[in-house]
Amino acid sequence: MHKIRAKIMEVKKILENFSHPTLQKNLIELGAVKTCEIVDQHLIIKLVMPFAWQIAFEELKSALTPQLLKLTNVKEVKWHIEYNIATLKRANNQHAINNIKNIIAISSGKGGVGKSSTAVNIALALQKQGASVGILDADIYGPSIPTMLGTEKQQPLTPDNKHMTPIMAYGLASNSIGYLVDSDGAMVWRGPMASKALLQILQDTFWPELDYLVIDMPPGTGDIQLTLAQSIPVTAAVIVTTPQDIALIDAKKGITMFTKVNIPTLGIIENMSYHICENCGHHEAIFGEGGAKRLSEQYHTTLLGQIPLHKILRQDLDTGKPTVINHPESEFTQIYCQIAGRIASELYWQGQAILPDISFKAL
Ligand SMILES: Nc1ncnc2c1ncn2[C@@H]1O[C@H](COP(=O)(O)OP(=O)(O)OP(=O)(O)O)[C@@H](O)[C@H]1O
Repeated sequence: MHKIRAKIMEVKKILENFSHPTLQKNLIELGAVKTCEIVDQHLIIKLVMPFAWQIAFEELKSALTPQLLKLTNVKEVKWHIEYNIATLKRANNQHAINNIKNIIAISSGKGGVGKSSTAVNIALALQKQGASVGILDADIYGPSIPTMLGTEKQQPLTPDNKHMTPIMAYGLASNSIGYLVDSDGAMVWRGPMASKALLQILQDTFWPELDYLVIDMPPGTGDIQLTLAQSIPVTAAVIVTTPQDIALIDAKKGITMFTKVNIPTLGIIENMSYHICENCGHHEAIFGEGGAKRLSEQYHTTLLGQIPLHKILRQDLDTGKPTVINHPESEFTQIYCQIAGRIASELYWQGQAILPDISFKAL
C-alpha cells in the first residue's frame, strides 16, 4: 500500500513537470488532476480542464505514457479528460447572454483578409477541442457564414414568434443576418440600426448551452464596428490580418479600437501568411514576411498563429464544408486546432473566472 502511494506521488510529480505553451500553471496547481490511482494494474488519470485543451491532451499522453508505464509497471495507462469550461469576466462588466459562457469577437481592420473563413474554421476547431460552440455572423456588409456552412437555403424557425432557433451545421449552432434577409435586403442593416438589430439577434436566439460563441464582426474600425463592439458582451477580441502593410496598418486601428472600448485583444491571427503551391508544395511569402509578428510585439499581444494561402481552403468554403470538416486530417486542420487551443488558453489565462450563476443573470 505504502509502495503504491509512493508511486502515485511520483506520477503526480511527472504530471506537475509537464509544461506546454497553453499552461501558465502546471496541471496540479491548476487543480486539473481529479483522479490519479492504480487499479488492477492500470494507472487511471482523469483530468477536468477549464478550457478547450484536446490537442495539448494528445501531446501530454504521448509525452508521458512511456515514462509512466516504466515507473509504475502497470499494463496500461488509462487517460480521461472532461471539460468544465470556465465562464470568464466579460469586458465592461456587461450582462451575460443566456446560455453563453464566453464570447470571442473575430475582427479585422480591413475587408477581405479572410476573417469569416478564419472565424468559421476556428469555431469548428474549438468544437473539435472538446467545447460546445456557436457562431454568430455579424458581418452586415457581406454575411458569408451561411454559404461557408452550406446552410444558406435555411431559415431559423420562430417557435414563439419572438425567439429564433439557431441553424445547426456540423454541430455548430449558427445564426446570421444572412438567414434573415436576402442579399439586397442586407442594405437595410447599414445604418445606426445595425448594432441594435444584431444585439437583438444575439439575445433572441435560443442558443443551446455554449462554452464559446464566436462572432464574425463586420470588417473595419468605423462607427458601426465601434458601437457593435461596445454593445455586445464580449469576453475578448481576436484580430485577423494578412502580412501586407496595408492590412497591418488597419489591424493596428483594430487593436486601438478595442482598447478604446476596454475590450482585451487576445492576439492576432495572420491569414494568407505564405502561399503553398498545390502542385509542388513550395512555400512563398507573397504578401511579405514577419509583419504580424512585429505588430504583436509592438502592441504587446500574442501572435496566435499563421494560416497559409491554399486553394483547398477556398474550395472547401465555397462548397459549404470548411476544411476542419472536409479535410480533418490535413495540416490546415492541425493549424486551426493549434490556434483554437491557443485562443481558449489565452482567454482563460488573461481572463478572470467568475461563477456561472452570476453571469447567467437575466438581461
Ligand atoms: N488562407 C486562405 N487560403 C485560400 N483562400 C482563402 C484563405 N482565407 C480566405 N480565403 C478566401 O478569400 C476570400 C475572402 O475570405 P473571407 O470572406 O473569409 O474574408 P473576410 O475578411 O471575411 O471578408 P469581408 O471583409 O468581405 O467579410 C474567400 O473566397 C475565402 O475562401
